[in-house]
Amino acid sequence: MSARSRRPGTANSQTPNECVQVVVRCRPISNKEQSEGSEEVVAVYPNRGVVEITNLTEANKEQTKMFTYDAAYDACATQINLYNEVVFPLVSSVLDGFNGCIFAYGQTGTGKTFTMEGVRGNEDLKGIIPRTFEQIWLHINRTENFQFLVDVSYLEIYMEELRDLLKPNSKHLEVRERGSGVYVPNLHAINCKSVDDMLNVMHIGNKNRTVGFTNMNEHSSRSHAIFMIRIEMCDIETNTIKVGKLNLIDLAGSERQSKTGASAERLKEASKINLALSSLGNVISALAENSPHVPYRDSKLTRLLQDSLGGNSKTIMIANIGPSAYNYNETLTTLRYASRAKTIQNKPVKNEDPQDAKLKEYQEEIERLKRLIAPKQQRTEKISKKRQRKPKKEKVSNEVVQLELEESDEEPESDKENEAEVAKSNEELERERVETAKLATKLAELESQLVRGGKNLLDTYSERQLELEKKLVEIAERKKREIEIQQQLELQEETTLEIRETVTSLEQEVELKKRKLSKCYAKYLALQQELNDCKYDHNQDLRELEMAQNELVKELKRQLLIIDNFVPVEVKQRLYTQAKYDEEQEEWKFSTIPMVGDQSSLTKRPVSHPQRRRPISEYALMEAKTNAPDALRFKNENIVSYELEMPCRTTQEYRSPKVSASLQAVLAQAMQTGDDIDIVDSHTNSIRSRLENIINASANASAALASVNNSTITPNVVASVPVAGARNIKQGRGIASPGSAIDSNRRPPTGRMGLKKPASAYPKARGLVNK
Ligand SMILES: Nc1ncnc2c1ncn2[C@@H]1O[C@H](COP(=O)(O)OP(=O)(O)OP(=O)(O)O)[C@@H](O)[C@H]1O
Repeated sequence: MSARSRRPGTANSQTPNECVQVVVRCRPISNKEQSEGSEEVVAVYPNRGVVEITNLTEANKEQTKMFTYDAAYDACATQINLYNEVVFPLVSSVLDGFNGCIFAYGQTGTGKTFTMEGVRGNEDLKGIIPRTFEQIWLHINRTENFQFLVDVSYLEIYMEELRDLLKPNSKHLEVRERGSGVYVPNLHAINCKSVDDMLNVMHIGNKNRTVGFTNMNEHSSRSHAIFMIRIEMCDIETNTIKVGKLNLIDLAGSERQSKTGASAERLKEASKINLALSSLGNVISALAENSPHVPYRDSKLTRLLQDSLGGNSKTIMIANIGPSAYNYNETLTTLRYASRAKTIQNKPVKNEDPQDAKLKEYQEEIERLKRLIAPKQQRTEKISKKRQRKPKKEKVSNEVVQLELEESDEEPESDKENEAEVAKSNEELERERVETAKLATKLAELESQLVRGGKNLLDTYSERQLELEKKLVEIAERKKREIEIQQQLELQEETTLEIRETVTSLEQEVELKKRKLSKCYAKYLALQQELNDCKYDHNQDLRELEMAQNELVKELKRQLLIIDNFVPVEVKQRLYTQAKYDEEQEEWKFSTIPMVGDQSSLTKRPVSHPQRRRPISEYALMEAKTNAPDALRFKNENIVSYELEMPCRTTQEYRSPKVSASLQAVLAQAMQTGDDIDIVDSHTNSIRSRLENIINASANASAALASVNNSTITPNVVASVPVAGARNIKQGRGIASPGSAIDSNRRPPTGRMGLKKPASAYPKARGLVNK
């Protein structure tokens, strides 16, 4: 509300822009609607200025729509409340010299005429127009030292034609524009001097208004009716003039042919009504959107409302609606237009000392007439006074003539002449009398048109009534302020709610971010741990690699040492050239020696002499001649074919334990029979006897063996030899050939089983010695 322009109410010559005041009034559900079982879809909240409309048919759409206005009135609202709260301040402004406009807008049958005119003869149901008359005349009667001139006109726009409702047979009317605003030339205006005068004019006009029957309204207005009141006010003391103009408009209702059942003439009327209303809607939209072009010229109605919408006027729009679900769409359209109209800004300016003020003209004319009449009246009065003093007619006339002649400074010539003169002057006197009477009537007429304020105050209202009225206005003002405060409060609540929502969402965001943060921190810790682990692993790997590298370097050095010391230079060269590193398999490879049939390679390689040996070193030749065991290598040309020398030995030769012959025999026996044997040292005799038995048995068995040729023995003997404690000896760590257990001269198997035994002797010639 604060952001919007000032609402109308208080009059001020320096008035800033003002928004059109929009009021919604919802009528009660009609008997017809009730009997048809139509539901109520409109909810009005007068203390908040809110109207809600619910769509019962479309389930998927947003169910309830809410609109906020300057004021909202439900079915219970009384005519007087609406007037006091909404219209009274505007009429006060008009009485202060502003232009005002009140128009009722809405679908047919929603109560526009009821609101504007009310019910005739019912004091409580009087509408805005008659109440306005009362307010105006109450004001005039109260205002002292002021002269008022009140004129009213009444016209209708029927089928896009202007009609004078006070002079139905008048010629064609047009809307014109001039500096002070739009006007209708030749429109008949009736001067009013009281409420009754105005009421009479209204009733005369209403009689001439076009009304017809439709399915929606028994007395449907088929035209837009505009009741114009012009009040000119003159301050007698300062002689300043103000003019207030008030337009009270009862628009025809928008209607649907399907609902009104209009046909023929009614249908034509309806199309014109709808056309004018749609152009009014366009004007409202254009003004609401601050469009550079406002289509006022689209219809007579919008042209006449030009000052009221976006011009020099204080305006109230009363949007009339019905509560029935049957008219949901029309009601929604009205509410939307009303909502848009709220944003229209007007520029009301007080009409002070206007050029076209009739009151000034009248005052001047009265003055002129007064000036004319005054001397004549004086003369006639004088003569009549003198005539009254003379009893006889002739004498009187003679005397009068004499007096007149005296006054005119003319000298009497003769009696006859005198008589003629007297007759003439009598005629002139009579003429003058008539003229004066005429002027006096005119003056009286003019004076009667001007109403002097502050005359009939006590006749009209008692002191208590005035007090009551004041209180009513005060209450209305307070209610208005209450609505404004309520709306401001709601606005603030909304803002608070929004802020709260934002705060809640921010809190939620913070909470969410906190959770995310803690998650991220946990992740960070885990990653840090992982990183540390990785670092540790990496360092470990690095160390291992370093160690491996050191080993490899060592090995390389060793091998290079070997190569340097043991491989002839040319061979070394050849090896170097032949050796290629295979990237894929990551190993060194020797390029294959070209085969005999490989001609391409043969051409490249130098051909050796078939009979001749390859040249070798002198030392090699010398060594080859000796028979020393380590000179063998020089006897063969190709050193590559030699096995590599094994590293020096770090273990000792296995020496089998000394076993007595008898034990050996026992073991052999056991091997053959597969029996377990027990050897107990403490019982030497029994062992001995048993051994003897075994030896005998062995002898027998050898004999038997000899007889059984090729018989395979699969020994599976576990000998428990209690010599060095109880120990099981498993045979040969695998399957051994017979007799392997007793082959004590052989070296025990090692990890290098596949390798050939290294040469026991080292080439001392190169400086290598046994460790
Ligand atoms: N607030 C109200 N309280 C009681 N009755 C109402 C109210 N408003 C309207 N009505 C009744 O509704 C009927 C239609 O009202 P009215 O003729 O004023 O409608 P309208 O909008 O002027 O229609 P149209 O546009 O066709 O002229 C009338 O009988 C009137 O008495």
